[in-house]
Amino acid sequence: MSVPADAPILTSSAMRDAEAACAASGTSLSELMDRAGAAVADIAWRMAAGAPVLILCGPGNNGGDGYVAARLLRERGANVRVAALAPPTTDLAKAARAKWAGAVEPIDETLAPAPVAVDALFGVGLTRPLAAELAGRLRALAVRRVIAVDVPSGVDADGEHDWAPPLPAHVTVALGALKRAHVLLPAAQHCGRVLLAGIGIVCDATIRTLPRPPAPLPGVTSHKFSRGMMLVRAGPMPGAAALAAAAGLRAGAGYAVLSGADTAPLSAIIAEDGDHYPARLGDKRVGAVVIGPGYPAGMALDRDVASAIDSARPLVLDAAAIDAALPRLRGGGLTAILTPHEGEFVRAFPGAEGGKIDRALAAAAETGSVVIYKGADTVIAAPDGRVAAAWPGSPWLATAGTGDVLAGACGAMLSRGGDPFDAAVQAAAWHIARAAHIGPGLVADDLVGE
Ligand SMILES: NC(=O)C1=CN([C@@H]2O[C@H](COP(=O)(O)OP(=O)(O)OC[C@H]3O[C@@H](n4cnc5c(N)ncnc54)[C@H](O)[C@@H]3O)[C@@H](O)[C@H]2O)[C@@H](O)CC1
Ligand SMILES: Nc1ncnc2c1ncn2[C@@H]1O[C@H](COP(=O)(O)OP(=O)(O)O)[C@@H](O)[C@H]1O
Ligand SMILES: [K+]
Repeated sequence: MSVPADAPILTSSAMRDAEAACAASGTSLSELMDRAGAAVADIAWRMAAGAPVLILCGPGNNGGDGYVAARLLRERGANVRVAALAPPTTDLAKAARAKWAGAVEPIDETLAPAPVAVDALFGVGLTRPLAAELAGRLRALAVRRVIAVDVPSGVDADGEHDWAPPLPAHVTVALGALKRAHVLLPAAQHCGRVLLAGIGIVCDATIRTLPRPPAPLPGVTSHKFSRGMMLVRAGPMPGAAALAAAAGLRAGAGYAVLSGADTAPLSAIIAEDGDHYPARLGDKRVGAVVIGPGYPAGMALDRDVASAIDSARPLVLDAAAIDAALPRLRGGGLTAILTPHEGEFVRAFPGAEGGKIDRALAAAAETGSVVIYKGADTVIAAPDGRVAAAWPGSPWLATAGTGDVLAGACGAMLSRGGDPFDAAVQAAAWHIARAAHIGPGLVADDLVGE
């Protein structure tokens, strides 16, 4: 599973607006359909490598893309068949159907499979789940490889409904822009490898897939404090804070202080008595304070979070520290990255509604903070509306302590100064890249190893 980096993600309605704008500026919708069909034909040609291809067409423009692809594949000499659910209903799809000179088979129990199927049944126009009978018939079709046009048919492109597609795709050709279904669970796991076909639609989307920013390199004139000094406040479980501090150094901070812990996993970390915490917060060189890892809710946490807020340092707030800071965050004026997992998010933002992107945006707006809403389909949202969707991440991260490592990496990126959204994106990209590099057997400590 993969998605292109830094790619735009649009809702169905934004996609239609972009399509209309494209048409208004001189590129006809039929030209867009031709480009979409050509992109699909190209991928099907390469994936089939001479094997027969079955194209399944729906009644709308998604089906229209399928008819175009069928014609182009046949022109190239491919062994291609078309089966349709119903006759085309849109003008564009009717025109595309008319140019397909071959037979159109019905999608019924007699339909013979093919090694490669192109799923052009429904795209962004799906308004309800597929009928159970159709879904059953598609599931029974023995195809080895499925190429989905725009989205696997049956999923809600906007990711608001959990409708399952009967034909999970090996490759999905996203048209013009990615849709939310490509990056949010449960739909994303049915999209396989997502390829973006740039069909000429111009969109300057603020919601995008995770970019792959290079790890920040030290400049020739850098010194340990200019690279970022971070302060990690340990609670009753100092191991988690120690992981965060070590992650901070590995992610590029020049200096890491671990407050309230006797020992640290790296000798380079300054582990010191918790009594120095107020004085450390007064050190102007501290570029970020990380608090929350291994620190359960209670008066001590409330006090330490309040001091960190009073210090006006940029903050990374994890776990119970998010709840402790919420009233002050809502007041505005703070620079913070919040790193809730699902349970912490629901507890802190019970009123957030919609899909995961909408909920993350609501939390960011409510707190004026950057929110990294963690999980297999991590979403990073800024109060100004920017979003980076980090699907598919690395499933090797599904192990204890990796969230502490992410908090530490955020501290490192934030401590250098600059935009907290960029810092959060860099930290998430670093976290995923490191996990993917280590792979099988990963434990959180490995992320902060050599
Ligand atoms: N966005 C773009 O710029 C472009 C979009 N194109 C294609 O157009 C697609 C969207 O086309 P449409 O808006 O025509 O929509 P679709 O082709 O996705 O489906 C709409 C049709 O399906 C029917 N329908 C909806 N839910 C159903 C259900 N559960 N069971 C049975 N029938 C159902 C509707 O009544 C309608 O006839 C995109 O996904 C893409 O593939 C391309 O042609 C090229 C350009
Ligand atoms: N299946 C998965 N695929 C990708 N990333 C995952 C998966 N499961 C967890 N993660 C990531 O691992 C980290 C776990 O953080 P968290 O739940 O806070 O764990 P902990 O509290 O043990 O440190 C998060 O960054 C999350 O996005
Ligand atoms: K489709």
